[in-house]
Amino acid sequence: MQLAIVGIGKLGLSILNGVVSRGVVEPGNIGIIEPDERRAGEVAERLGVQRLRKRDLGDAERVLVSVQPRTFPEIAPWLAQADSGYVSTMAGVSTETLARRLGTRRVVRVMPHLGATIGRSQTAITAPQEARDAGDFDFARALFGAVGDVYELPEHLFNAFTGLSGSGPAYLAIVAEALADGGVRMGIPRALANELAAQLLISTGELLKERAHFALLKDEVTSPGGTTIAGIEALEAAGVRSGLIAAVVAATRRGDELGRDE
Ligand SMILES: NC(=O)C1=CN([C@@H]2O[C@H](COP(=O)(O)OP(=O)(O)OC[C@H]3O[C@@H](n4cnc5c(N)ncnc54)[C@H](O)[C@@H]3O)[C@@H](O)[C@H]2O)C=CC1
Ligand SMILES: O=C(O)[C@@H]1CCC=N1
Repeated sequence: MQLAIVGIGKLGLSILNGVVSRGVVEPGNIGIIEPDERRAGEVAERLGVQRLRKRDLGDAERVLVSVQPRTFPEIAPWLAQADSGYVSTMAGVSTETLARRLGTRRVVRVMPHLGATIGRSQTAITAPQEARDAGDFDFARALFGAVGDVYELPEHLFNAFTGLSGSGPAYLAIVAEALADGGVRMGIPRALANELAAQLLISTGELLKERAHFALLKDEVTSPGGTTIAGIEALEAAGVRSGLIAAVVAATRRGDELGRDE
């Protein structure tokens, strides 16, 4: 078996869906370990992947670990029996901690986001030399390359990447929800307001990629004495800009905390 995925939660399923739908690894070559019986059964049946028992993990060439960081110390002893390469999505958990708890330096640390479901994640990746020599790094790069863009990143920036990008869909969901609420507040029906807010994020993202600086787009939209500058004034008064900066800082620091491994 080419790949075992341990933890088919929100992210594990997102990656699995992306990998299977893009044909990166054949479903018959993928095994899953997930204690939620109903979820595991439904996923295995729908995608044609195998359900594994812990003792089957040794058959896997590579293991993707996508459990919560707090679960890792408890399951590391049986994960370590696999004698394979490991790829971890766990926020805050360093390659040093992975290597120590798994008893091998064949470890790759990645940080994707839920865009993996639709092949549009941005994923950070790093690994020690041993994982590169064993082909684990290239395997992980191909895996996440199939579900979006991959950025090789020095490990000291991983928690910042997590704070901006890994957590980012949640911030933008709040922005979209709040914009839609504003539309509803001013009389637009909910369904239309939601659709407008979601489409706005997509269109704006595409436009931003074409601008040398984000402020250029803001200036293009903002007419002298017009509507947009009135909206921007209200945004600045509410501290939205510093609020978003503070969100990335707080999430980065939380990543540092999650990574403290006694
Ligand atoms: N949700 C997200 O957008 C992102 C999450 N991450 C990271 O990915 C990891 C997973 O996150 P989520 O999928 O959101 O969490 P989740 O809580 O949805 O999924 C964790 C899964 O692990 C399973 N699990 C618990 N104990 C287990 C065990 N002993 N053996 C096997 N599976 C076990 C749970 O039943 C659950 O399905 C976390 O470490 C998180 O930091 C990273 C980037 C984005
Ligand atoms: O909230 C979390 O801790 C995880 C890591 C990035 C996104 N979700």
